Amino acid sequence: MPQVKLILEDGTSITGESFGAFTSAAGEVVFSTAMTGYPENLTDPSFAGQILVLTTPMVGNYGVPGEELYDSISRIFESDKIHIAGLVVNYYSEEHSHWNAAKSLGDWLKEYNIPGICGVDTRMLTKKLREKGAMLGKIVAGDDVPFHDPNLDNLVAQVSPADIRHYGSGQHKIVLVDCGTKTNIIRCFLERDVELIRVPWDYDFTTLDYDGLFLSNGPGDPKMCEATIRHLQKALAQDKPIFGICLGSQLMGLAAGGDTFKLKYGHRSHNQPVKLTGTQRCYITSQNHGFAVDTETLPAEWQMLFENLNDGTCEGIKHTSKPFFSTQFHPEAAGGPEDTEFLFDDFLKAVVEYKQGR
Ligand SMILES: NC(=O)CC[C@H](N)C(=O)O
Repeated sequence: MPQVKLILEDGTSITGESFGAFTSAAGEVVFSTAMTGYPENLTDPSFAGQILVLTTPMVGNYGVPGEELYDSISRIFESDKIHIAGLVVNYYSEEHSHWNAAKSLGDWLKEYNIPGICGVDTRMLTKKLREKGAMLGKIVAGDDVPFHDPNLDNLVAQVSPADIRHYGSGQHKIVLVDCGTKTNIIRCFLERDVELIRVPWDYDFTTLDYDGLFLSNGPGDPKMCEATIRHLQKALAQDKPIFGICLGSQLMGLAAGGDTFKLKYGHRSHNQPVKLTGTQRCYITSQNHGFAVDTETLPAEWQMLFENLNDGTCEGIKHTSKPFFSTQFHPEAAGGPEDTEFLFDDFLKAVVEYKQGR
C-alpha cells in the first residue's frame, strides 16, 4: 500500500499506509474509543467534516454490510453515505469475515472517495489530542491540501434533506427536524405509534399540525443553525412536547436563551457514563459530540437532566414545568448500548398527556 501522511496543525507528521481512496482531505481530527460500529459511525452525518481516529487496534475485520432498504430508509446504515472526511486506524484488516459483510471497509471508502491511513499509533495520537484538544489535520496523499476548520461551515445545511418526507401511520404526529438525523432515530419512532414528518433544518415547522416536536443530531457548531433556533423559540412559547438529541439538545439550550461551548476533545465512544439528575442512577451511553450546553447560562426554568460522570459536563436539559427535554448522548444508540431507548417512550408519554389535556 502506498505511503500517506497525517499532518496536524501543531506540526505533527505521521507516515502511514493508504487504504480507501488515495486522495488528500482536511478536517477536524477527533477520536472515538468505541470498539465496534464503524459502518454506523462513518454514516452518521454528525461526523461530517471530521477526520476520525479509532483507538480500537484492529479495524475492518468484519467488513461492511450490504445496503437494505425498508420504507425507503436504510435498515443498516445511519444515512445514505459516508460522512467522515478521513479515517485513521492502527491495523487495517484487509481480510474480513462476517455473516452480513458485502464488501471491505477499504472498498467502501473508495466508493465515496474518502481516504484512510493505517499503521498509525492511534493511542499515542489520542493522548496528544487529549492533551492539546481536538486539532485541525489533513491526510496527504500526493497533492497537499490546506487545513480547513469544518466548524466554520454550515454543515447542517449540507447534510439536511431539501424536501419533506413522511413515514409511518401511527396515532401521534411527530415533526422531526432533520439537522443530519441518524436513521436509527427514525427506526425508533417507527417502532412506536408514530406518524413521522421529517422536515429540513430551516423549515418553519410551526406552520404544521403536529403533536410533538423532535430535534435531531447533526454536525458542526450548533450556533450555525440560526433558522432552527428561531423556529424553536416559537415552539418553546407553546406547550407541545419537545425532545432533542445531541445537536438537538444544544439547539434547545440556545433557543432557551443559554449558551454552548466547545469541549476540549469531545465525547466519542459507546461507554460514556451519565447520571440522571436527582438520582444516583447511572446509564452507559453512546456519544459523539464536540460541543455542550453551558448549564450555568440556562434561564431559571431550565435544569440539567443528565450529567457526564467523566467530566461533569451537561448531557441533557429539561424545562421545569413544560414537557421539553433533551439528551446530549444518543438514546437511539447504533452503535452502542440501548439502555436509554426508554426516553422515546417517555417522550411519547408526554405527547399522549399533552393530547389528553388539550
Ligand atoms: N452527534 C451530534 O449531534 C453532534 C452535535 C454537534 N455537532 C457536536 O459535535 O457537539
